[in-house]
Amino acid sequence: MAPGDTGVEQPRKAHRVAKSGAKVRKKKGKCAAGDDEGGERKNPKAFAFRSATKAKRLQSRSAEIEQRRLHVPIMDRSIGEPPPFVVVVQGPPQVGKSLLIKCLVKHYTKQNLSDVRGPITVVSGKSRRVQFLECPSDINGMIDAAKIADLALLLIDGSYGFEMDTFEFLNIMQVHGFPKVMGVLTHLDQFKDVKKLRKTKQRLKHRFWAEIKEGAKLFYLSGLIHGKYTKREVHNLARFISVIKPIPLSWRMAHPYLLADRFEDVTSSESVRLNRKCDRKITLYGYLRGCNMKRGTKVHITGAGDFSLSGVTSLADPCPLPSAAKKRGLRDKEKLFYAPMSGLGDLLYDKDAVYININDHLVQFSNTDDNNASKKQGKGNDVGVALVKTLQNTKYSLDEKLDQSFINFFGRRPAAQSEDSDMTGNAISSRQNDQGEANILAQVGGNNLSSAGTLESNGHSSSECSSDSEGDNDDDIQPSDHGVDLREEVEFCNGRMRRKAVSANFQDDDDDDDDGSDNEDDSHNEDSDDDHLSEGSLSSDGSGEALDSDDGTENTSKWKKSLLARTLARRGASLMQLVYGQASAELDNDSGEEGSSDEEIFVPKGQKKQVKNELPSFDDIDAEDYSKFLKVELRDWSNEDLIKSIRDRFVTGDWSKASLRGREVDENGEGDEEIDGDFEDLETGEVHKSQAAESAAGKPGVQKEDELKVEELRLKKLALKAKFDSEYDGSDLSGEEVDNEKKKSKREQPDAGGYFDKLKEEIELRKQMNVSELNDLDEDTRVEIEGFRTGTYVRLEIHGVPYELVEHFDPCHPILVGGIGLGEENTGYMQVSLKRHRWHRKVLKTKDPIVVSIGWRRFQTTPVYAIEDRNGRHRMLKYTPEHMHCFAMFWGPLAPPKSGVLAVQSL
Ligand SMILES: Nc1nc2c(ncn2[C@@H]2O[C@H](COP(=O)(O)OP(=O)(O)OP(=O)(O)O)[C@@H](O)[C@H]2O)c(=O)[nH]1
Repeated sequence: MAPGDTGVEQPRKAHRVAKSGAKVRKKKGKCAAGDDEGGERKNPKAFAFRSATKAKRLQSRSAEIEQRRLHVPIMDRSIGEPPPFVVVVQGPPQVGKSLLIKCLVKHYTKQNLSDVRGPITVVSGKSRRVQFLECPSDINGMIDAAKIADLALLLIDGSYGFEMDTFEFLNIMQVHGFPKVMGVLTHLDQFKDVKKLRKTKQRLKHRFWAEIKEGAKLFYLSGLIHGKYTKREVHNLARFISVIKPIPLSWRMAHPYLLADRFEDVTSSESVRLNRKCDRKITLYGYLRGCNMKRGTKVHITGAGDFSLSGVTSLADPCPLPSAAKKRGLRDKEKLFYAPMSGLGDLLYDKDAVYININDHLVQFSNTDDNNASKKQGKGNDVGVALVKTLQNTKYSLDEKLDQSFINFFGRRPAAQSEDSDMTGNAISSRQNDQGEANILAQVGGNNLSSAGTLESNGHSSSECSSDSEGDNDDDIQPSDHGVDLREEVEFCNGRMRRKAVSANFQDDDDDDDDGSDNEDDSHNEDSDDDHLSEGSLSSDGSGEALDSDDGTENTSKWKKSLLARTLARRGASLMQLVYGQASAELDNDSGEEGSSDEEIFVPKGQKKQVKNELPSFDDIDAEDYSKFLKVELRDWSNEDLIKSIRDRFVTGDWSKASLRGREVDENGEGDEEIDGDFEDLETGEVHKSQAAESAAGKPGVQKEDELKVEELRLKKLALKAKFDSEYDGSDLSGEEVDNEKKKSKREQPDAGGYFDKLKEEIELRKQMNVSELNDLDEDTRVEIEGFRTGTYVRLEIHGVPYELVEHFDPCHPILVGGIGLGEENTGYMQVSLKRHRWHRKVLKTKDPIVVSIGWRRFQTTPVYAIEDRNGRHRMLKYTPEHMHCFAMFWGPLAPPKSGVLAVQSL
């Protein structure tokens, strides 16, 4: 019987909506397109909230999500070049840490590293340096390394699997601020079965993700080729390293710290000899990180204790970033690296010296076979080699030489004479140049001399060694002409160091006479000799006789004439003369001299005036006519006021006035109108009056106001620029418009973005203002106020360090120097919240010593465990609870609240 026959309606099978297939896909596509086109418009009700409560809840939820995403903007206080990015390579023993560092260094620098000891700095890009550090396998080393790592490369032996070292390190990092982490699997070539390899990779990856986070980067180094990891894999790893940005960690941002890449014990050897265990003086070098370090800061050296800094000096960057020239790639020459502990880097910078490492086998420095060596080498003497060899012959230190030298303003005497004149080749030629330059300078010298310390200046082999500057004693000594050695006699006379050049085997009669007169009466000589000096400079214009007559004394001897003639002959090509002509140069000399001769030391006043009144005679008919220029240049130097006005421009004057000079106006009204004339700042439309005009109008205050205005304007411009930089998104909208645009684009939370951006902008503004203010200061004041900036390569000098630090110094163990903040140098009781780690088998017992690591410090202490009861009282516990937090109270150096704490029972 057919079912229909009964007359009873059978329930129909419900329509099954197709969930897959072409139709569904088509339909879905349509829907999606409709949505895109504006599904809301077509059927607005379908997308509207049905319930106000639900709407509110959804809104608040999205707001919450957005708020959680936002962080309080932190001011990035670093100015200038950032310090190198610290990459800590960690892993169990024999996993391939050293090999990986070597391969990476090779990749970046094309240099083979024989030994990995201490931090290795390499330039990895145009604006980036990387510092590799191999993490030691002991707990102390791991703790220290975790505190400075910007990126941790966790090496895992793939053929073996994870080892505890990796997890311990991960846990340490979690406590002390988690930096970026990447895993690297090595020893994968030991898998013979590809399938097994694939499975192991998967397993290890997921384990790694579980420990860090889903998607954490894990690299595979598939094996070795010629004992090195394959280039391709190293290249990929290097690429990843170079794009990672460090995470700003609050502890590190608030404390200055450095990873010492060089360590020197500078204790005097005598005190070490007397007592081997005496406290030592050490110097530590490294890039400053975290925040600026001020001079008085106390520091903690991990493993050694707290010390106050005896000295902080900023040094030249040993591994500078390549210049920001417009180049695309990084040239090979600029691929620098620096690793003094590994014996790399040929230059070592110290406070007052630079050390150059040259392999002994490359160059022979011994003095004996000097000539033979150069012959053997075949090529001519290298400049560097010659320099080093000349250094061997140096008998006097630079300080001594400086003491014995003097500045020669008005003559042809070598600028800084000293002993090491047996320099050869380039050294000498450079010296000659110096002397040539000295000629341009005007002559001031004095009637020096006498002699106490003897200084041989035997090697003035060239014509420069003529010492014609001082009138009386050294005038006729010309060892170059006669092949005679010069001896220099130094004495302290009339309040300054003076030198006398005495030839050992050559005596000049004139010289003798002169010396005799010198010795007779020093005070008399002062005047007369100064006259000679002025003669020296004036005589060049050919008016020697007039000068002689000026003297009016018996000084009109013949030798003087010959001296003048010689001086003239030797005068040679003066740059001044070549450019401006003889007359002009002389006039300049004159004026310069008179400017300086207003110092009573050199010329008696009466005589000076006499000289001044006699203008040089330009009787040389062959000379070109410079009169036109002269007219422009001439000033009335008989005017006392005019002379006074330039008095402070000389060594003996008041230099502090120099800064104010620009603001002062010549009393004569002469002057700088052309230079400091009115002008209009086209950008601002502001008209700047000349200073002279302003002060003439009797408005000294106006100028100050103007300066303030200019400064304000500059700051405003800077702030605007900063704002633009921070907001730049390619559009040329104004600040508010940009804000609006951003608000529109952030549908989820329209207000927070605006506020957030404003906050950021404010911070950037403040930073720019600070920077501009600080940059206006001179270096010392800036350092005093701001401290040494991060990224600076600094040298820290620390006294009273226990000898064990020096004795047991191990370059493979990082030396971390951390600045101690206010209140952190005190000791006291601390209360921390503690939980037994799941790997620690036993519970901890009260008063059992543990090693605690907080902040920069590691120290041993005996904690008392406690738990908070319901009534709020702390009840002491004999043992820590199994799986719960409890309190631990212990004595130790204090750390600020919220610092991460880590405790280990044994090292
Ligand atoms: N077959 C194979 N050998 C490797 C691999 N990685 C490293 N090695 C070898 O493992 C040995 C140890 O390498 P190192 O770089 O000294 O390891 P390390 O971690 O620095 O060792 P420690 O400093 O003693 O902790 C070397 O002989 C390497 O050649 C790898 O992926 N495959």
